Amino acid sequence: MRSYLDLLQRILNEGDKREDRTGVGTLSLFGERLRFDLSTGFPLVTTKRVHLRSIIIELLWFLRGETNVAWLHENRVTIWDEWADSDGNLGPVYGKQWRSWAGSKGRNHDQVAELVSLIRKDPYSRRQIVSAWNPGDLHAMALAPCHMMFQTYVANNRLSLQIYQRSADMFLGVPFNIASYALLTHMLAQQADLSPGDLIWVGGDCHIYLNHLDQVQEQLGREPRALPQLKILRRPDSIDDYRLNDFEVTGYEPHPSIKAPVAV
Ligand SMILES: Nc1nc(=O)c2c([nH]1)NC[C@@H]1CN(c3ccc(C(=O)N[C@@H](CCC(=O)O)C(=O)O)cc3)CN21
Ligand SMILES: O=c1ccn([C@H]2C[C@H](O)[C@@H](COP(=O)(O)O)O2)c(=O)[nH]1
Repeated sequence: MRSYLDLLQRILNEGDKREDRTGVGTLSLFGERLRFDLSTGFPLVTTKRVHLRSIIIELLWFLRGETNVAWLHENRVTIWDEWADSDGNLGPVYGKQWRSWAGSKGRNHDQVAELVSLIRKDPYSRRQIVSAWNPGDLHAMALAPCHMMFQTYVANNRLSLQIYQRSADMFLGVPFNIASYALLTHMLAQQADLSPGDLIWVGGDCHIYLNHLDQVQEQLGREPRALPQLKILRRPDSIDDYRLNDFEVTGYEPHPSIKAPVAV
C-alpha cells in the first residue's frame, strides 16, 4: 500500500487548501490513480487497523439492493447512520441503482446480474459497466454516489476492475473503498470462473480533511507491512449468495487503529 501512502504525502505537500460542502475544509488534488495486483495480496491498509468486517457487510448490503440502514444495524455496522433519515432511509443510493435502476416503461435494470452474465458470455465486451450515477435520482439520495461507476475487463483468464470515485476522503473512506472493490473483484471473478486481476482505483477530488492531518502524519510515520491474503471459502451459486463467513483473511497484522471524526 506504499502507493496509497505516497498519495497521502503528495496531497499534504501539494494539495489545494479549500472549503468544502461539510464546512471542515480539505487539502485536495484532482485526478489520481492507484493500481493493485490482486494476485499478490489483498489491498487492506496496514499502517492502521481497518475494520474489514464493516466493509464486507456494507458490500453485501449494496448487493442485497438495500438502501435502509436497518440491515446494517442487524449486523452491527453504523457507518451510514449520519446520513439516514429518522426511518433509516438513505433514498435511492447504491443498492437501488446497482440492482434495480428504474428505466423507461417501468423496466428495472439489475446491473450487477447483467454484468455477471455479460462477463461470462462476452468476456471481451467493452460495455461491462455498472453505474450508480443516476441524475434523475440524485435529488432523492442522502449523499450523491462517491464511487459512482466501475468497469471490468478480462485478459489471460484474469478479471480486472476499474473504479471511478468522483470524491475521495483519503483517510477514512478510501481504505474502505479500495478493500470493498477488491472484494467485489474477487467475487465477480469467482462467479465467472476467472482469477482476480488488477484493481485500478481512480480518484477525482482526492482530499484530506483538515481535521485528519495529525492522523495522516501518524500514519506516514509507520512502515507498511506485508499484505494479507483473502480466501473465499466456498463457491456460492450466484453473486447474491455470499455471506460474511465466506470470507477469510489471513496474515493481517496492521499497526494500531487511528480514530478520526467523519465529515458529514
Ligand atoms: N466524509 C465522508 N467520508 C466517507 O468516507 C464517507 C462519507 N462521508 N459518507 C458516506 C460513507 C460512509 N463511509 C464511512 C463512514 C465512516 C467510516 C469510519 O468511521 N470508519 C472508522 C471505523 C468505523 C467502523 O468500522 O465501524 C475507521 O477508523 O475507519 C468509514 C467510512 C464512507 N463514506
Ligand atoms: O464511499 C465513500 C463515500 C463518501 N466518501 C466521501 C468523499 C467526500 O469526503 C464525502 C462526500 O461529500 P461530497 O460533497 O458529496 O463529495 O464522502 C468517500 O470517500 N467514500
